[in-house]
Amino acid sequence: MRLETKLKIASACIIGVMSAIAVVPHFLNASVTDVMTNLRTTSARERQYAQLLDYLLDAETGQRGYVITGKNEFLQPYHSALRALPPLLDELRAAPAGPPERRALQDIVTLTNAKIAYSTEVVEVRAQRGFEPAKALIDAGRGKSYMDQLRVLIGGQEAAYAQQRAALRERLAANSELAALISSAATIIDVLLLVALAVAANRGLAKRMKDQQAANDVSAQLRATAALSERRNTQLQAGGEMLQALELAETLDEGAQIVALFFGRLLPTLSGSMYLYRNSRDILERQASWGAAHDPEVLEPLDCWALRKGGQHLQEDAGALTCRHSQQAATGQPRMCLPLVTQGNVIGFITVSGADIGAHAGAVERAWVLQLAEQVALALSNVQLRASLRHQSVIDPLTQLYNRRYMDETVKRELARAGRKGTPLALILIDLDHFKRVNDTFGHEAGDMVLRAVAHVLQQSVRGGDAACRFGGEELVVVLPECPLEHAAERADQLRRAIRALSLTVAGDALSVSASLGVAAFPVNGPSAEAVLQAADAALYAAKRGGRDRVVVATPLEPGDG
Ligand SMILES: Nc1nc2c(ncn2[C@@H]2O[C@H](COP(=O)(O)OP(=O)(O)OP(=O)(O)O)[C@@H](O)[C@H]2O)c(=O)[nH]1
Repeated sequence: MRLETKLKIASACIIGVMSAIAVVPHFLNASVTDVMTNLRTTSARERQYAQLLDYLLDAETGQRGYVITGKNEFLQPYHSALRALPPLLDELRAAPAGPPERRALQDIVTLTNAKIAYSTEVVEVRAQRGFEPAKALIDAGRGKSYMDQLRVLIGGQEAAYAQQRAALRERLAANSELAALISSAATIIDVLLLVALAVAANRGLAKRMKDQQAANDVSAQLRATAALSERRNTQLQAGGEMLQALELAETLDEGAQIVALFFGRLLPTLSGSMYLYRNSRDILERQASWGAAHDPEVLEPLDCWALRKGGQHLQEDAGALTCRHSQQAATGQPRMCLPLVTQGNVIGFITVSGADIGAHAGAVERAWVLQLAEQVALALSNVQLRASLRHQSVIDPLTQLYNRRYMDETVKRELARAGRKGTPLALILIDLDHFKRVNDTFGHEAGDMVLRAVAHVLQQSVRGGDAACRFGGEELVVVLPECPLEHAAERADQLRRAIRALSLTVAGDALSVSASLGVAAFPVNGPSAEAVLQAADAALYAAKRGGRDRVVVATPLEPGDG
């Protein structure tokens, strides 16, 4: 049964009982009034019978006093009684309680009349004939006989009314008891019903509050889930954008910038940094930071427990193992470090800190960071792979200078730009002197070593925008954008001197190296890459012919040449 139904039934019962309580006194009052009326009537009748007897006795007394004394004043109560008796008898006869009283009253009236007649006779005899005849009449006992019978009859009626009065009193007492009983019972029932009603209402209220609380909880959970789902969608979208951007990154530096940018959006409540191993793999460098991170710039692999364990490491409280780099950052908040692993190879790690990754509530956030770390590791490893492939495709493995293909592309590109901008572009062609002799004397490996040493000189000497390339064999080229012929000549001589200054030894034997250099420039030595290269090559040839270890600058074309 539903609570509302129970409450309605209980309320109806209470109203019923209350109504009964309200009606019962009415009936009880009517009954009591009836009893009281009866009592009053009964008492009045009793008094009337007593009065009747009193009048008869008064008449008897007056009559006797007169007989004895002969004095008229003794007859006063006698006459009063004789006057009062008829109306009293009429009253008594007017309302008999029933047939027995009616019959008794007939006898009483008859006897009273007989007694009055007898007394009148005695009084008359005394008045007319004197004391003795009157005394003889009294002694005959007729008057006494009447009185005795009247006493019995009147006493009987008085006793009957006394009995009736006692019965009425008992009824009155019984009615009162009944009223008290009903009232007590009704009160108890009412109290019980009220208690039941209160308990039911209380239970109902508690249940309703519980239901309401449960509904509130469900609603809050739904809201939280909806918010989480919305946030996840945004994060997944941003995560997708980040991976797309990482796909386009050409270098690890670019990749790191992308990670820093997107992690700030993907983990808005967390701060953190991304570290990657240096090529030497002895040190990790901070490549990206987001939020309010204060992580150190470089650290060693042993500074991070995640790197030591090869798995994620969570520092929630003071009892947890604390990474050394985390002690330096000292955020005082939960921190998680995750190695960036791709194909079983750890390329670095990510460290994040913030209240949101702590304890149970942070499980979802930690899972999300873990997922991001896995994706970032894979994407960065692709960036590394692409960068490495790209490096391999443009870098000469022996000298680590750009290769011929890169040089061709660079010269073509820079020449087009120089043509557009009206700026010069210089080329320095370098050929080692008597290199065959080095190979022949010290071996091919020594020749390689010399090539690497000279390449190193070039790498150290060129400016940011310049490109040092291996043209082929022992021939090297430096491409100098926006460099006029005269400056290139100066740079070439610096290079020559630096190469000459190399002190190399092979198996303890000193090895002197020199180079011949030819310098040409766009547009003074030709309108195209081929023309400028040819001019530089011709200048180099001239340097060789001129005795080597020298710089020859191509002669600028005269107007009309070429
Ligand atoms: N070790 C080594 N030798 C190379 C490499 N590429 C080219 N050579 C050698 O460089 C030498 C070039 O010799 P040549 O062209 O005769 O010129 P050169 O001996 O330097 O004489 P000049 O140029 O006239 O001063 C050859 O013996 C090539 O084998 C290389 O990658 N390593």
